[in-house]
Parts: sequence; C-alpha cells; structure tokens
Amino acid sequence: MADDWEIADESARLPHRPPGAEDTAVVRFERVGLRYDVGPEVFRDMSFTLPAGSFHFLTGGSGAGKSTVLGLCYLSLRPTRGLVTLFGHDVSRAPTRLLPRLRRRLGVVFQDFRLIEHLSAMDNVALPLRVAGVPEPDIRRHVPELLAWVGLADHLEARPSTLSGGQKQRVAIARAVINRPDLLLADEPTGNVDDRIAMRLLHLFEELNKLGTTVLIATHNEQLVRRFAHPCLQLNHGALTLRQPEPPQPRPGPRPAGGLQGGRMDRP
Ligand SMILES: Nc1ncnc2c1ncn2[C@@H]1O[C@H](COP(=O)(O)OP(=O)(O)OP(=O)(O)O)[C@@H](O)[C@H]1O
Repeated sequence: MADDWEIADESARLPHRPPGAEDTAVVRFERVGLRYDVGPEVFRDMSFTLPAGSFHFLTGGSGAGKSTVLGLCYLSLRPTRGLVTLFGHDVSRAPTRLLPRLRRRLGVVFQDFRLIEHLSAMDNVALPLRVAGVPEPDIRRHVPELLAWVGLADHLEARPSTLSGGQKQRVAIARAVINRPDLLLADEPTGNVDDRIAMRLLHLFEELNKLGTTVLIATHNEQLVRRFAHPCLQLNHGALTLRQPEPPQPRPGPRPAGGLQGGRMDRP
C-alpha cells in the first residue's frame, strides 16, 4: 500500500496523483459504484468531471443519491469501486490521515447544517478563519458583514438552538463560503428558506464562483435550477446525465455590490 502514495515529505503528503489526472478537474468520478453496508447499490459506473471554476447543479428525486455523490466528493464516503479524484489526487483508497489537507480546501453545506451548538452564529462562521490563522480583527470585520448579507445581522450572538431552520441554514452557508474554498459542495442549501432568500443565496454562490470556486449544489428545486444558466447533473435510477442550461429567466433579487473579497461578502 505504501508505494501507492507520494511520501516525499511527511508534512506535504497527499494521496497519489494518478497518471493522466487532469489538473483542471477539481472532481473526477470514473466508473464509480457505491453500496452502503446495507441495501442495494445506489449507483454503478458513474462518471463525470467538474472542471476547475465550473458551476453545476445536482438534481434527482428523494433517495436518488445526491447526498451520496456529495459524500464521495467531501471524502466521508469511499467508492465501492471505480476512481474518485479530488484536485487531481486519487482519494478512492487514500488512507484517512491523508485527507484533512484536501478537506481544508472544501466548503461544505450539510443538509443537517452540523453547526456547533455551544458556539454563537458568529463563532460558527469564524471557525474556518480561526483554523486558518486569520487575524482576529479581520474576523471581527468580515464575519458580521457576511452574516448581515445573508440576513442575520441581528443574530450574531445567537446559539444555533435559538435559530429557525432557515436561519441555521444561512449560518451553515456563511461558514462554508467565508474562507473562499476551492470547491463548494452544498446539499439542499435553499431547502429551508423562502424564494427571495434562495435567490440571494444563489447570487452569493455565483459571486464565489466568479472568484474561482468550483461549485456543486444538490437541490430538488427545479425552478431555481431553471433560473440560473448552469449545467445540471441529473440522477435518475442510478444513472447520471448532464443537462445543459436553458437560456436563463429574469432573476429577481439583489446582487451583492462588493462581492466576496478576501474571504468575505460585502454588504450591498
Ligand atoms: N447510511 C446509509 N446506509 C444505507 N443506505 C443509505 C445510507 N444513506 C443513504 N442510503 C440510501 O442510499 C440511497 C441514496 O440516498 P441519498 O441520501 O444519497 O439520496 P438523496 O438524493 O440525497 O435523497 P434526499 O433528496 O431525500 O436527501 C437511498 O436509497 C438511501 O436509502
């Protein structure tokens, strides 16, 4: 197993980069199959690529496998067979200890939010910046700006247990984007908010994408998908098809004026 991995320098070890791995592919699935411990195979022979800087939706009915695809991308699941690469590195069989470095390049919005209950909204969102060693004055400036942008200016000190589902979801989104990740993976990020806020959040993801983040958003919301001109990976009975966007419909709602800068979203 040891010779499967680059071990040039202990601190810089990363999973093996397979021959021919495209540098421009942020995520690559090659004939991937996944079966949980119980139940049938969720999918087999799934292949797709997310090029660097791309923006894709991932759709499919309940139980189609959207969260499973995202779990494979954020390295909480391993494929039963096939190859998964992340930033060009084979993560299909990489030892767990080699994955944190890759995970630090991800922003993930989980369907169940996964906020830290004993921390305020402000401190939940600040967490990735603190882990990255961002100076505290910068954190104190950027985090409230972003929380204000997602409509939570009055809830900076609120604990997650005192927030509604939609408010928690917005804290989770702010935490996922605050660090301008290389890859944003979001599982139903607009599932708990009204249409106006959903549009605002999609604009936030688009701004992040313009700054270079590759974006994959799993959603049931076909209406939202149709409003934004991005390709869509459609899951249906274990098969994946790529649908190119239709001409976009008019988009109501504000666009961020300043955009994400240095890891923050300026208020409009
Ligand atoms: N931990 C697990 N163990 C066994 N089967 C699982 C597990 N998690 C998911 N599944 C099964 O895998 C399939 C895909 O589930 P998944 O959660 O990926 O679908 P989804 O498209 O995200 O659904 P939803 O839109 O309802 O969230 C389903 O049949 C589900 O029952």
